[in-house]
Amino acid sequence: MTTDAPRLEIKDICCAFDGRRVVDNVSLRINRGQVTCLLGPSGCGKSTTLRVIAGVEMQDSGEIYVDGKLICDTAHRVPPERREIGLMFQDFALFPHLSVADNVGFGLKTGGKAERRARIEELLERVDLKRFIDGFPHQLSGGEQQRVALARALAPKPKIMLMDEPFSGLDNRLRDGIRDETLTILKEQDTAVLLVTHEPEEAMRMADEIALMRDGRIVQQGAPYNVYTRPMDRAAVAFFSDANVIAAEVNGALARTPFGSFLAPGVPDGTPVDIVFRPQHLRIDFDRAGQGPKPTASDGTAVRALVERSRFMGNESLVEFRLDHDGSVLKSTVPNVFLPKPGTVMWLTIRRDRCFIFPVSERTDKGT
Ligand SMILES: Nc1ncnc2c1ncn2[C@@H]1O[C@H](COP(=O)(O)OP(=O)(O)OP(=O)(O)O)[C@@H](O)[C@H]1O
Repeated sequence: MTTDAPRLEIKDICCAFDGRRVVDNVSLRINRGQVTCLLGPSGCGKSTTLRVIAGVEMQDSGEIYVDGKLICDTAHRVPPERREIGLMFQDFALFPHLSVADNVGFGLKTGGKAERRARIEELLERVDLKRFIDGFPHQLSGGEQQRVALARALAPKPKIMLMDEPFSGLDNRLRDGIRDETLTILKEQDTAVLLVTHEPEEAMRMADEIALMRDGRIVQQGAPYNVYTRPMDRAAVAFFSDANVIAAEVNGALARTPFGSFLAPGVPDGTPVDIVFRPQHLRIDFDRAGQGPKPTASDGTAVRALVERSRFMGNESLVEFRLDHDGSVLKSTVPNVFLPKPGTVMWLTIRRDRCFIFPVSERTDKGT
């Protein structure tokens, strides 16, 4: 055992059901006080990874370490209740017949009665629910029940907290507050957290590190800013937001399009590429007597398009354009209210520094 070992480390975990591998060589390291989000579409193997770490599912191969100590491989297995791991799932189900105090104290196996009561009071105080200590779950709102569930999970002072979509049952207005509060408490306790979600906003809000999972594998990992701004492929862009895509082919390290040329250093001639960018990076200009803005190095050449439709989304507007030259549709988001009428002529440019260029192995590959 080493002192600088990560709090939780999993190495090359594989897990298959009926011969189908749903977790495929997954490795992760999470330090104390760090929150890692396992982010990916439904069915990609996130929950199974969590269940393996919790010990309720057995991996086919791979190892799990806590503080550098092996707790599970295929030969040796510490049972779930001795792993010092707390669990919080979407259906956090408090025991309806137990009081709030007894729910929180449920996992406290050590210490005398007074000591346990003190820990329960301390935790309920921390989640601001001490007044409900002798109440029952049905007397609490969904958000309050969730906070009791957090107190219950924290009661035995777990080294690691595994959370599977824990906030998805909550109403939108409650969710942000509870997420932030939960995060503060977990950080205070120095717990290593692995949070599973399929919502990019939740991962961006909570995570120190995001591990993007697809088809059982972690395909990209890093700080939220890095994963968002340096996505590894088109699907990774599309996972976080709408994505516009322009198809092109590379010639002389340039991908030529009606929007001008895009640098494609190191990409061989003849390679088909997708130029991918987010709607907020499509620039809109008004028509000036049949002309658009002049070409620039940073924004390329303007392309004529007609407004297809526009919608107000709350703090921004989404405008869809149909391009004159090929009839394809591009989306733009604009802050505040901007609702041009369908059929309005406008000119579009693309911010070069916000584009991603991905070689495409087959043009039929939609990538999302
Ligand atoms: N016990 C099991 N037996 C057979 N197949 C299973 C079992 N558990 C999970 N699977 C399958 O493994 C795949 C991955 O499931 P998992 O629940 O890990 O995905 P997920 O990414 O958490 O999805 P979601 O976000 O929808 O919960 C799915 O296709 C699922 O049907």
